[in-house]
Amino acid sequence: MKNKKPPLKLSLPSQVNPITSISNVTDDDGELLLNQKGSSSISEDNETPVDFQFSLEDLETVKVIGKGSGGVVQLVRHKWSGNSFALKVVQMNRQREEIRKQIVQELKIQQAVYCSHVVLCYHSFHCDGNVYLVLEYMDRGSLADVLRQVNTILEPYLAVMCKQVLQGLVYLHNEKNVIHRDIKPSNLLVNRKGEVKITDFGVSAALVSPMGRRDTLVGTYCYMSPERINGSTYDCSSDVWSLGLVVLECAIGRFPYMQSEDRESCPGFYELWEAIVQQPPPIAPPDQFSTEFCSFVSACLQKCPEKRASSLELLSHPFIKKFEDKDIELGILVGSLESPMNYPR
Ligand SMILES: Nc1ncnc2c1ncn2[C@@H]1O[C@H](COP(=O)(O)OP(=O)(O)OP(=O)(O)O)[C@@H](O)[C@H]1O
Repeated sequence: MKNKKPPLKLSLPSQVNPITSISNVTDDDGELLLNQKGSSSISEDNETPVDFQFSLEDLETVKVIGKGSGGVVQLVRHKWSGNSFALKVVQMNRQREEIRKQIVQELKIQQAVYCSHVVLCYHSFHCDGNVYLVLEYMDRGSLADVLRQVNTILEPYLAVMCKQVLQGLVYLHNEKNVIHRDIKPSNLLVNRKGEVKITDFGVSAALVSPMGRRDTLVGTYCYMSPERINGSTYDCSSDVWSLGLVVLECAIGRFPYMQSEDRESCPGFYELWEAIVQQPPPIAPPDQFSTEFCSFVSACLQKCPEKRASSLELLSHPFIKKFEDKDIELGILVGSLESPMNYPR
């Protein structure tokens, strides 16, 4: 796994309408993260900060491709190179302090990350009260978009998909000491090459030590582990629980804690809390799925975090190994689907 972020190779003309006034955003430690001219990417190995020097004027909007709780995501084209990017726009001036902190956290983590299974953040800047993130464009949207079209995903494809997500998680957990905290279908992006990448570090947290634990309740509660939804301390194994729920959802065609196949309606908080904390964890029905798959799901969906397998252990789980030399082309499945831009959400 590579761990150096490649420079964005763009041949740029001199800046059009350069932005001159600086408006800094700092995190809790007072560290400068970005300004209106562009951000400085400060890598952990103290490489020279890279200032890409391109601004909003260099990008033209092609289409809005998604909306999240924090803002809008657009497909944009870089005017001078023709490269496509996903531009995530977050309105800062309307945000509460707590959201602003999340955004700053997202920027800080994304720019220190380079892994082929994590969506690359090339650049970020602050302009007219908005924060802009220039992200690697994933042309088949999210796993949530895929599920809207196929409803269920067969085991061989799931194994290939899971392996890539686990590689991203191993990188975040073991190399970056980061808990993602919001693993869910809409945060796993896919492209036509069949690559799957983790995105959206809006609620991620950099841990102080590899054994560090968090005790805040943030993130989408549907995929939260029992210890998180209970407000207890949690660690990287909490992402493994979320992955287990996502994988099971892909296999059975519905969110595991709901009987209905309507993915748009999330159960209420207390109903879900009761199910996650008080009930036994969901399992893959053994009469419908392989022993390896059922075992993989159970290794993730252990209510006791200590009993859950780690992302690294899961990479060599028999379910992942079973399809490794079978040449399963996720790109064929994903490439056969409608582009999410043509498919109603
Ligand atoms: N880099 C990207 N490439 C292609 N599509 C993207 C990219 N980033 C986001 N999207 C699309 O935009 C949608 C919205 O993304 P965003 O991260 O803003 O919110 P979300 O994760 O769906 O929801 P929430 O913000 O509530 O957690 C995604 O579901 C995905 O379909």
